[in-house]
Amino acid sequence: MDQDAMKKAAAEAALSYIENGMIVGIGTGSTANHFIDLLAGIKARIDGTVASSEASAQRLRGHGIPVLDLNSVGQLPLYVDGADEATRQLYLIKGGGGALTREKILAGASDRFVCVADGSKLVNYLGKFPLPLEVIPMARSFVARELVKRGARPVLRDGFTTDNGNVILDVHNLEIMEPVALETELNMIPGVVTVGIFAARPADVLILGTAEGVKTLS
Ligand SMILES: O=C[C@H](O)[C@H](O)[C@H](O)COP(=O)(O)O
Repeated sequence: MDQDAMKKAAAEAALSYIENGMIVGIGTGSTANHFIDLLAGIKARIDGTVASSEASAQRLRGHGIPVLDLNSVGQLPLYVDGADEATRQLYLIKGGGGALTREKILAGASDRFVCVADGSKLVNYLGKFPLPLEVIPMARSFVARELVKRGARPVLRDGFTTDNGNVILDVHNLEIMEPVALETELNMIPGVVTVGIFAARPADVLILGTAEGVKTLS
């Protein structure tokens, strides 16, 4: 089974968390895209979705699935999204696709966050994957200097602008031994909009597609 098939298997397993009449939060990326495509097959069962990116909104609408404004729907019962890294404690790194801010909003506004990924995303410690930070453009250099002071190596994601009009710094060489503490610390640097560590609000369920089948951690 190749990596894409493992992503699809994890996305398919997440369908079992859907209940009739739900409004479902939808993530961004290749695994979330599998989930969107599978959701199309049962779209009559749900009352709509809230999307974490323009790209996901477009894909959902392409399937004729309604996309609603978070402000008009309140708390979401379920949010399904991928991750770049995940630990057994269900701490995540997200933002490889640059959608981390809206993803963190939806995770925060959801009762249950189901993370779907292929097995290669499971790690003992976060941080091998460069940590994405969404940053206000005028603060780019300042935030980068603050990160260098902490021994990290920030790299501007060249030519990329987020759905919110900001830039992404991909931060290498960060030791993430205490994910909640580091998420909080980096969030406090002026100009940082969102840190790609999802630890203060981790996933509730992690579904991994592996060569031995689908594994669920919670
Ligand atoms: O900004 C993007 C998201 O955080 C994605 O969920 C993450 O990058 C994982 O993407 P993929 O499912 O394509 O591996």
